[in-house]
Amino acid sequence: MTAPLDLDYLRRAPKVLLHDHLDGGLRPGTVAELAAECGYTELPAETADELATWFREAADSGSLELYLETFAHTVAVMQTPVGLRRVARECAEDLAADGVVYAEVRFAPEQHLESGLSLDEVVEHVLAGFREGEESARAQGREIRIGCLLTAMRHAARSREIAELTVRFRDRGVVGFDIAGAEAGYPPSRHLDAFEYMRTCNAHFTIHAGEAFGLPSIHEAIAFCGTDRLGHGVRITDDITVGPDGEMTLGLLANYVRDKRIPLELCPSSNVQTGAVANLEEHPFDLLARLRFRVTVNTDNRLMSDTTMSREMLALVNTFGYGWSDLERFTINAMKSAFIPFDQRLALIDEVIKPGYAVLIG
Ligand SMILES: O=c1[nH]cnc2c1ncn2[C@@H]1O[C@H](CO)[C@@H](O)[C@H]1O
Ligand SMILES: [Zn+2]
Repeated sequence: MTAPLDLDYLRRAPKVLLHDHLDGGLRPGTVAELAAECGYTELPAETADELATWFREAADSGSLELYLETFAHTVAVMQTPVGLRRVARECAEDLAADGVVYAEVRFAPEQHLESGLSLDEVVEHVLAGFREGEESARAQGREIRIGCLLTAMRHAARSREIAELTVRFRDRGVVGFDIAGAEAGYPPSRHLDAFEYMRTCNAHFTIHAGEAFGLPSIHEAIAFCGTDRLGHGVRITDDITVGPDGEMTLGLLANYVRDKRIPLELCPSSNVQTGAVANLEEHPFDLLARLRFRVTVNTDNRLMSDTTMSREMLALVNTFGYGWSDLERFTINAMKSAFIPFDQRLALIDEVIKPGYAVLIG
């Protein structure tokens, strides 16, 4: 018998998450406790409940720039070994409790140097936290693997250094590189040397592109920088025309993205909050899925969007009428697109994802 498609069963489904920010996924209570511990007095609210509401409402700004301002408060409480480790441990525990079996979680080490830690130390503490979280999840009967992505901020000038940091930690749990931050005015080609370095080292990277800004950003990320995946990439729809009879025509760039199976890390709730799309009904997720782009479902920032992987999937089910087989396809898309070695991706698909959905499909 097919399992009902509700939140309870969605939590049991094996899920894969490729786009999740460590500093966008803190528990509200942890923000409050760490602020008290480290003497940060600028929090906009006091209790966990008030903070949860504040983050969600402040992030609901309709502008990527205003949305990003909320990160000042989470980054502020992630400056110490204790803070970094705790946030990473809880991230792994929360994702595992939600049924995520593989996740790539990203953060920008350069934003965590305020109390004198080095870039290497910051990464070491976060990786130690992930390992602790994986172990405590295992003790609860939940198996999760977390790969870490290191992000460089696109308005800053440390991308080459962060790319080198990524490669230095490639055998210790860091699986890739990314650039994030405000998109307009900071094209990916500003960081070309970082991407060239990554390619020289046979190392993987993704680029936030086509979220707040349109096709030129996606084109640069692919044609100049050689990105493996697109962070968001929703604006690829600017290169797709839908005729009056529903007939769809893809432009050169949209065709290239689809032909090359370039994964789209789509983040439905986040896209509505930043104004990249007006509402979920108008989100191009379904259009792209029907056109057989390699679409994946992601959370982006669980705190700011008050969401989880299961809830993002439920929102898509409710909006577009997806069934378990669709969700399995999106999950396999994500697993195929992960930055860990091919044999390990395949093992997770064959041994965890397919058997997990087989039970739900019935
Ligand atoms: O959706 C997004 N678009 C662009 N940048 C983002 C998004 N979400 C978070 N960050 C930025 O990435 C940094 C490292 O994790 C965060 O501090 C935030 O500034
Ligand atoms: Zn993001």
